[in-house]
Amino acid sequence: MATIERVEVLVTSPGRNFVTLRITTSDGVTGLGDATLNGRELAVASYLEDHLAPLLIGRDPARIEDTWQYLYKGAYWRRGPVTMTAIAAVDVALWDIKGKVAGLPVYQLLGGRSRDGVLVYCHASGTDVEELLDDVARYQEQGFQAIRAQAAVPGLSGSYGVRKGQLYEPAATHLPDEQAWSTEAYLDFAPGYLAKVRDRFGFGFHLLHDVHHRLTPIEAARFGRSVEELRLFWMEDPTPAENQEAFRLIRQHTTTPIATGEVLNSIWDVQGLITEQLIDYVRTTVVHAGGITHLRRIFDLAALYGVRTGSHGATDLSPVTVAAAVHVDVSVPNFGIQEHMGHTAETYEVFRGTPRLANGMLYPSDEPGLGISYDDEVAARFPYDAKYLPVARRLDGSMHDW
Ligand SMILES: O=C(O)C(=O)C[C@H](O)[C@H](O)CO
Repeated sequence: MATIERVEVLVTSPGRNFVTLRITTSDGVTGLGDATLNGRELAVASYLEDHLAPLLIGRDPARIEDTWQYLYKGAYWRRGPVTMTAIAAVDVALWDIKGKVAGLPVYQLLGGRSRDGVLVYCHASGTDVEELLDDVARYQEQGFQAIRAQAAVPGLSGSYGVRKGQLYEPAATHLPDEQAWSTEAYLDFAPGYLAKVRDRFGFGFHLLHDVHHRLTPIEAARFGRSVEELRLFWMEDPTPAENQEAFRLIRQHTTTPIATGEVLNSIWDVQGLITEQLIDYVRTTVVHAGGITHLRRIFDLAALYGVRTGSHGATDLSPVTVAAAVHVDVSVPNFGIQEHMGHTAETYEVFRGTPRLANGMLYPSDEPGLGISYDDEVAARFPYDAKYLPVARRLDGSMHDW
């Protein structure tokens, strides 16, 4: 029997920080897992290096489920982003190894394809409405069938979701950037620019919008109702998701579909949202929700209640997660959509073999395992560079949800 012989935590910053776990077996097979937790990267690196690596050496790499239970139940301290990201990295690396040993892509181990490719949505944004409309046109020309639209709210510094360079990258400063927020200004502005997107481009594509946890339940209900005739694919994170009950109130007032879950980490965090049918799309991801093993459990629960998948896929999710996500997405019966932002050229030099993108769809690799390799030499050129996500303050100076 092969055993786990080496466990390495690799930290690199090719345009942004990524933490990657590499497990090597006594047969020389390697597996990769993403362990990136934006703005708190080194906490997960330490969890892996100091607390999980010693437990993994000598274990059977084929026992994925048992290893998951061993790390989750064995910790005693349950759930939470650091724990669940660390367990996810181990889990995904073991799926990668299993695929390589079997000579099969991971999606074949998950039951094979349920669809040919995976519908993705991209991010259009603008510092004003004209720039946003130009961006939507640009993405349509590239073949995207689903587009998220965000414009900077006039008078507020640094609206979330608005790109500055080529890619949207919110973790851009060495200390958290202080941004301003006014719910009144947002609610007066956002429905109007979303209407302009529909006026200009019609209804022949999916339009999405992210509220980024900014509203109270009743404000979110008002927003959802005000955009009903625009037929959004979803309004994302209308309100902070820790309070699952809040979504009941939103639901009672609007038919605009609701997506949430990118900051949630376990099946327990989304249980009520799913079983009470308070959301339409669950946005938990491979990397932050315990890996392929646990995410499939969440998605299976969601399938029972007519909730579809819509996993997070921003730039802080490494190409290892993108690959793993596409293997899951292509196989589960209740797939909805996958977020896709892409990465910098430097990132793709470190992580090679990203899934193929064509006509707004991602296609998994047919290489054994995940189909991603890690170039140590290139990675060494990009040392860790501490960066934080911004914070939001209301106009009176008090903290708001970012
Ligand atoms: O992609 C999204 O929907 C986001 O909200 C992006 C997040 O702000 C980002 O991933 C935080 O790390």
